[in-house]
Amino acid sequence: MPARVPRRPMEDIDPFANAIAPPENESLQERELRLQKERAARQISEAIDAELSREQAFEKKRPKPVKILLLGQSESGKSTTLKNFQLMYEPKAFKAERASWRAIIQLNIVRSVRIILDAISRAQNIGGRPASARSSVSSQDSAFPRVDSELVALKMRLSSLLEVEQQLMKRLSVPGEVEPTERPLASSSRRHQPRELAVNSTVVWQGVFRRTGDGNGRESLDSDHLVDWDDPEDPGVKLHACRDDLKRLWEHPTVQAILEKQSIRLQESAGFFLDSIDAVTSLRYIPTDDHILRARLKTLGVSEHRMRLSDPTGGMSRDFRIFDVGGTRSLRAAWVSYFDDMDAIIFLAPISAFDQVLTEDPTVNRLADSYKLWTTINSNKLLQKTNLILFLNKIDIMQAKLAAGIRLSDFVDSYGRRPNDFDSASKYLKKQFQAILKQNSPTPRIFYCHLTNVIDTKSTRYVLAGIKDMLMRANLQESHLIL
Ligand SMILES: Nc1nc2c(ncn2[C@@H]2O[C@H](COP(=O)(O)OP(=O)(O)OP(=O)(O)O)[C@@H](O)[C@H]2O)c(=O)[nH]1
Ligand SMILES: [Mg+2]
Repeated sequence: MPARVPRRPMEDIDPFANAIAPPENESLQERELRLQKERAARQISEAIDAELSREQAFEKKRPKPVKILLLGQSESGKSTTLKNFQLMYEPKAFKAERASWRAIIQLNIVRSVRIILDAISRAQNIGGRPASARSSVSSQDSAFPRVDSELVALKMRLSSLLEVEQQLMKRLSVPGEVEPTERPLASSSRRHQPRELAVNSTVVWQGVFRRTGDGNGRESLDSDHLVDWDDPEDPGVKLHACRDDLKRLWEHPTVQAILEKQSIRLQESAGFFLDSIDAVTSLRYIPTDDHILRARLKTLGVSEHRMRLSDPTGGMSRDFRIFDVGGTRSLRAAWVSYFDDMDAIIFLAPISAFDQVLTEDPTVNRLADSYKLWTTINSNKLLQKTNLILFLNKIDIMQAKLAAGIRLSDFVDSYGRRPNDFDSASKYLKKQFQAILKQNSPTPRIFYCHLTNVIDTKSTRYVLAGIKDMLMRANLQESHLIL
């Protein structure tokens, strides 16, 4: 009869010891077998531990990823700059997102239509009042453009497009991902701004329109296969049916007069596609790179994008992490938690906004807000060693505004009697931002500044490649890989 191994008394009181204790009445032979198995398991576990320590040591030796944070007020062009990075360094992923951007562009177009229809309604209200009542509202109302029956009929027909807006908003607004509350449109500047779609993370909303797989277990990258053309809820069909009315509305002289009278400059606003109605409303429309860069989708949270970029000689490559944040005032508190570990901040100041106010606070001029934000970033101690790169952005709109006679000195007193041309204005603004850096930086630092139009891929490509090379070189030096 095989000998029995006695149990230790601890096992009766400690549940864990109990669970791993040898079976009761274990024979010597069974015991030997169990110990052999335990030795083998221990060897495997030790091998795993050794592999983990080797990997950790390797990770420590590897250069740290290069981290870039995009900052600036809402609509300054942060997400558009990120799109340029993606277009340059992750073209395949960028292409795969076309179906999702198609829906955003459709939404952008319908939003512009809504702004026009609202403006016509206001014109109708004023026009419908007796002359005496009108003069009490504004002395200029007598010259208010008259809305004729053709325009009324056009407005009626296009009102049906607002359903498309609802439908798209509902579909793209993933629960928990959208702005929680819609504030009342109290101020005059918000009066012309219907609710904007905003998202927290790019991953979720893009999934809504992505058509996955081609039956072979991989995603097709052929643009035409990215969209589900048989989707009964696809707004493309309705937009296509309305294309002539859309064109008539946008080209209508009375509409142009109404917009001018109400100081609504749609061409300069985010997500403007009314000059591309034929393309956007065509059946089987797939957005071009240019359209994707012009599409407007407000960012709510912070999103991190990883990409691997190679150095100019093609030899080395580095991991890059780019962080895109929401720029609306209420979202800025979240920025600071990303400050301690950044290699560079690209700060975007949309200089064309010198005659505009913040959507979230119409008492604040947008240029003044950019100055203030830039001052805060410059003086922050956590960012002492971070490269600060300034983009004086939206120069295309700035050029158009100055050429149209909008005077910088009417909004920036200190500009005085300087010429109202782009060259003088941009040089002046650049100096202002440089002076802020000099006055507020805790330690002297280089002033990196670019005049940008980030919806122009060609010029932006050049600027971003320069930034990438500079940061990569700094990263290599820090890692002692070059001297
Ligand atoms: N014309 C012109 N449009 C631009 C430029 N840069 C950005 N835009 C447009 O301006 C709009 C706003 O840009 P976004 O990149 O979404 O702005 P953002 O800074 O990410 O804004 P938030 O997410 O609200 O913080 C988009 O429709 C862009 O296409 C530019 O240089 N010129
Ligand atoms: Mg954004």
